[in-house]
Amino acid sequence: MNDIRKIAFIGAGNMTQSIVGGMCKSGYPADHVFVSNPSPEKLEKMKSNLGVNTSQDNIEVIEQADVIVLSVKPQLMEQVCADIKSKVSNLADKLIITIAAGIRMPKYRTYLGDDITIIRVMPNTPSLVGQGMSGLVTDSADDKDKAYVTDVFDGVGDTLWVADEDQLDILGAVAGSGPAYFFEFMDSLAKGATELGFDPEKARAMVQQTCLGAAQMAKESDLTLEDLRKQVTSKGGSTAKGVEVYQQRDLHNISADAVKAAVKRNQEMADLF
Ligand SMILES: NC(=O)C1=CN([C@@H]2O[C@H](COP(=O)(O)OP(=O)(O)OC[C@H]3O[C@@H](n4cnc5c(N)ncnc54)[C@H](O)[C@@H]3O)[C@@H](O)[C@H]2O)C=CC1
Ligand SMILES: O=C(O)[C@@H]1CCC=N1
Repeated sequence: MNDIRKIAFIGAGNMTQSIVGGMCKSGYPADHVFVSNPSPEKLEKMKSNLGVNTSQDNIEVIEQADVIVLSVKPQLMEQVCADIKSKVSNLADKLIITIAAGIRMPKYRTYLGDDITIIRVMPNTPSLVGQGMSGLVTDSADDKDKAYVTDVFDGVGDTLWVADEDQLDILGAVAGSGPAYFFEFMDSLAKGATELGFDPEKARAMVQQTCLGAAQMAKESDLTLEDLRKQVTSKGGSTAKGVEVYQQRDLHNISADAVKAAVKRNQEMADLF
């Protein structure tokens, strides 16, 4: 990547740690990364592990950066933006990225000014290991800003530009929340094995490699997911019996309902915050 800008993350929580950890691993210069958080513990960890610049003062990091990444909980966004707006005069000169779920771009204009350039990104925590999936949408960024943000998030995984914020809500409900669904599923598979007497550590090792292998295979294959499943499911064999249980309990509907519930919450958060 040749467009390296000074980038300030507001909030040093789980998602910032994943993105910044992944960025530094992928070669983004740590001296161009700034992170702020009210409490010092997470900052100290990031400073000593990654060498990034840190401060307990949001305004101090914003003043040093060309790009601001808003990475606080949606509930705190209005308050955090109000403070920034009252203290930073040249916000229109900086590129604003927000990773918060739900809150829509017009709302940020009421918080930060009509003239801001903003890109919404919906990342996920596997960004930490370079395997993130980030959705992006903008109503105001030019091609140069879009290319910069695409490069940053391509550095920590895959990126997907979507047409509008409704699409981003769906992407967030699948890719943003998805790691949680998979950890839940992996945990349940491992517990299925340990309940039958399998060693818990070995169960985890077997589950994680199976999921990784299946995902890698899906990624590299031209076959449909249904055909990949059929390849494993020998007629009259053991897999057929296992798959039958998922189908009887209607895994498809369970997952569809989970996605709908998460989308609904994204829409609620758009109204609330
Ligand atoms: N965790 C995830 O998997 C994903 C999270 N997101 C979004 O990322 C955002 C952050 O989420 P997490 O990192 O999970 O939350 P988190 O709670 O782990 O981190 C938020 C951080 O903001 C800090 N903070 C609180 N008040 C602040 C203030 N006034 N100024 C600066 N920092 C302040 C907190 O101390 C905390 O460290 C949320 O808006 C969420 O919707 C988006 C995609 C995935
Ligand atoms: O749970 C949340 O609201 C955020 C958005 C996607 C993942 N975590």
